[in-house]
Amino acid sequence: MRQSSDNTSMGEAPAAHKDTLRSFITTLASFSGDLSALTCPSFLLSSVSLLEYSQYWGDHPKLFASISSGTTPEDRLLSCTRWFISTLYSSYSSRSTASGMEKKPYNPILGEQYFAQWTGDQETGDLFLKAEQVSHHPPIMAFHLENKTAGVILEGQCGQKSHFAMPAGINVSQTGHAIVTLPKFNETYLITLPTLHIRGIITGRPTLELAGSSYIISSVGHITTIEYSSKGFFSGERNHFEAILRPIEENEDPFYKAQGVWSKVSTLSTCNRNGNRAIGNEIGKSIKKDNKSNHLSTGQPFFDAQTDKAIPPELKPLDQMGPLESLKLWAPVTQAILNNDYNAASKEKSQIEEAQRALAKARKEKGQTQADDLKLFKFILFVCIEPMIVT
Ligand SMILES: CC(C)CCC[C@@H](C)[C@H]1CC[C@H]2[C@@H]3CC=C4C[C@@H](O)CC[C@]4(C)[C@H]3CC[C@]12C
Repeated sequence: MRQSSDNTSMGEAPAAHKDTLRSFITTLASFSGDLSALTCPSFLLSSVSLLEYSQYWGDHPKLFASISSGTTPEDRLLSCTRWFISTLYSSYSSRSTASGMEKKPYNPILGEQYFAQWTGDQETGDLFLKAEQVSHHPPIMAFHLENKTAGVILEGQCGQKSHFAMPAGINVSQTGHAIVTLPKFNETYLITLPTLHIRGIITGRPTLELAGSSYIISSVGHITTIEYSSKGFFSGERNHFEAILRPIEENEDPFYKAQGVWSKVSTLSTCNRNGNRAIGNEIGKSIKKDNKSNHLSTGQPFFDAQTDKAIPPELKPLDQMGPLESLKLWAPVTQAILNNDYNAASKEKSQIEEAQRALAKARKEKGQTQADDLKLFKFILFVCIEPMIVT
């Protein structure tokens, strides 16, 4: 299914798209690395702002709130890992599941904002999201999610660096990271972001694959190592991951291991921290035989993206939004795209972009940079936190 949809779809790109697609692929080959600067054929244009993608961090509000309900640091890392895995489906699979392909979102303007909220019950509490485009060159967005009742805060920033991959793909590495803070326990969890491969451009149906690894590092000294694979490294299944939760020190045994398909079902095994040496009986030996990782219990459900569906956030009505809020700001462009009037869309878009260039020019003349404050933020992240990441 995975392979055949890739192979057969050459014929699926509508005839009218083929010429634009061909010239798009030519531009891709000389592409600079800044995705926001990429000019796409109109059928690859999406009608949402990239800043709106920050809502995916909050779309499993119960799992987000549950991070602070674990009684031990190990269990809190487990809840944090489960919640993180739950965000992957919407972030990287939902759009192509819904419309068959990935499209290019609007490139947010500096200072663009996005606010959203998930109203919970008394027990879960409400979750609030604030996101802002804090840099335009390079594009960086910052986000803040908070559930006061549960005592869980997520803060972070992210950007993308990309390069052309033969024969006609794009590899996107994500810069930045996210940090979960649990004030009650005085703990933080630093999260790094996976690398993406954009495939299927030749066929006119770009889709995403996750690659490489990402980490969740707790201030207590534990780490989750998540490895992503597609096309059969672990199992032959698309969107596969393997997450190992263990103390950061080398040679320490893991306490949990989760694996499966992040866009579908995954399972959890609890490991015997002292290894099977502690069991020393027939059961221990037989477990050891089929499984190198000293599992005691295997196959408990971990996360199921098909049944545990993403919850869309609540947004203010358009007429109550400020002029810099994504939906309001881009409304004329969105309207034109929805009307299939791509001329009007690009006219509206250039108006917004012209205004941005004028502002940038004015800033330059006054000797201001686009975000002086961002320097401090970056200093904290890259100088103080980045070195803590062990790979
Ligand atoms: C039509 C195609 C070739 C154009 C390129 C589209 C690019 C700009 C799109 C496709 C998929 C997108 C990514 C999908 C998901 C996320 C996770 C989110 O938390 C941050 C943004 C990020 C990382 C997006 C960045 C922009 C992205 C890479």
